[in-house]
Amino acid sequence: MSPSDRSRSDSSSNSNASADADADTDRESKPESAPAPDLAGLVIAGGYSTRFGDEDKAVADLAGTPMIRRVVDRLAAVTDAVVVNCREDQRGAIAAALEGCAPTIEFALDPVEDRGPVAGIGTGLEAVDETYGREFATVVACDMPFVDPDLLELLFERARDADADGAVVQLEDGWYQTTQAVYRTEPMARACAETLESDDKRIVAALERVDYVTVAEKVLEDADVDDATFESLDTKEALEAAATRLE
Ligand SMILES: Nc1nc2c(ncn2[C@@H]2O[C@H](COP(=O)(O)OP(=O)(O)OP(=O)(O)O)[C@@H](O)[C@H]2O)c(=O)[nH]1
Ligand SMILES: [Mg+2]
Repeated sequence: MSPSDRSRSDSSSNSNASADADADTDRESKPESAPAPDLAGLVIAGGYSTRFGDEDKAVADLAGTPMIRRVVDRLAAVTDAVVVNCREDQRGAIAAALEGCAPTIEFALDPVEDRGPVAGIGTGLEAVDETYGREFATVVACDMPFVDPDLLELLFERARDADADGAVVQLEDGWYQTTQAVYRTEPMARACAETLESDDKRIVAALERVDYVTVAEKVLEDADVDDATFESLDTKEALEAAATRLE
């Protein structure tokens, strides 16, 4: 599947929540560089990398560093608590790829494999809740090694300031970037479980079950977010092109 999901709604937001003054005060009292205490990271990696070929892209080497390690290293700028969602058979290789990473890492294995990214997000968010008890989680796909932590911070602030259950970027073409987003842990975990029981199993169907805010793609330019943040390396060709850039 594509990392983006087509929006079913043309509204820019379904949030009717107002800004949370207490959350603002709380944020201002903390040093800017400290990881957000209410934010965990969730890396989803349970897909089969079919476009990538015979290798698991999560642990594929990108200029000397496994792709998933690059993601976790970037998450370390915004959180000290990460959950990695994958299948049982991936766990050993991923754990090896992440050895010595700064955040605490917990694995959340798919109880049933191949149920799509909504299952991965749901399983991962349940683990975020149980293990870390954090109110929000930023979800990032394992094949997005250029994820910009500043964007994750911005999405977290937007969700929290609006007292919303999530914040996602709406791309210029209308698609929502659901695999590099921030969700409130409990309601989104519930939404994923409900979505899995319904006919429409896209991530955006889970999103529509919660009270989210959108951030327009053009805002990212003003906020100086890295252009490559949403780049998803789904093929060997894409990986090689990215590696050439990094040389
Ligand atoms: N847990 C879980 N995660 C999934 C599943 N399918 C996709 N994902 C994850 O969702 C993210 C976006 O999916 P894709 O980029 O399409 O990855 P993929 O499905 O492994 O790749 P393709 O087979 O080439 O489509 C990736 O981080 C995947 O690991 C799944 O069935 N279960
Ligand atoms: Mg992808």
